[in-house]
Amino acid sequence: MQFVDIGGVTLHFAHRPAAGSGRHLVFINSLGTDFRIWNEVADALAGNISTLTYDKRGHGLSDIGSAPYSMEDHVDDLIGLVDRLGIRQIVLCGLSVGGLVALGFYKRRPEMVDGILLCDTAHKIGTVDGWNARIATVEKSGIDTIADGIMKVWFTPSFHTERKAELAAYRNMLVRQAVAGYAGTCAALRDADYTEVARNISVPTLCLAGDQDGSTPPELVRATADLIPGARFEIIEYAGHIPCVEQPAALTGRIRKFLSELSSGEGYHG
Ligand SMILES: O=C(O)CC1=CCC(=O)O1
Repeated sequence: MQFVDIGGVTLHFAHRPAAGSGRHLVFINSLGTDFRIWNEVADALAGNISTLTYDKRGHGLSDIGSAPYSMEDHVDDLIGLVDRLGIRQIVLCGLSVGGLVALGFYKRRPEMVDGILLCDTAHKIGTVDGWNARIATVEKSGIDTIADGIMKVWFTPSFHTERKAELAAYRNMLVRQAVAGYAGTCAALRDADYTEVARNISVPTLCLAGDQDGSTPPELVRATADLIPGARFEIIEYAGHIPCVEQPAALTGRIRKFLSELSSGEGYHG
């Protein structure tokens, strides 16, 4: 277990350096999850590619800090973490709210970013009213009251029928997040709009969407890709909002291809 204090907030992370790979693939979680969602993907890449996973503040074993948050609070944490670890060259892989953190990181430290994978995310997610309603519900009644609805957007109907034990475990992961951290991140989502950042990205970017994502559906992810100069958009089949859990092999394959195109200088940037 690895922990670090960044500006008074303890962050839980897993740094897996690979010999000869100075470039790091940095995974950034979605709302209501901890970094175990990346385990299968990071395990599959281990040995060849240096990876970093971490729990956003208010999630997993990381501190809650002072909630509610802005998206820049999450960006500050990630900047502090990579600086502390001495990581200089990065490919960002952000899932959902993690995609917004990736865009915020790129805005602040573009010289460190070689490429961006945006997974089931968008330049702007949801509406002010929607996030305020969710904050009010979880603060009044707890995360459990919305958990079954959230599971429907996280995972496909076949995951619900065929992988019941995993479904129960990921529901547990969601409901065991701290309400303050969860609601605090909903506030960050409510207030974040990275449209201009997306328009000004100048590194290869691949946007991926689960074909059955009920939260950031393929049309929204495609609209984000359309904003980013030269970005590519691809669908991951048989996946909801969290392809790293539901289709880890398919996602790993896309990541490997993206990284090898980056290394060979092909990239996607037009
Ligand atoms: O849990 C959800 O509602 C899906 C989601 C939206 C932003 C995020 O990170 O996850």
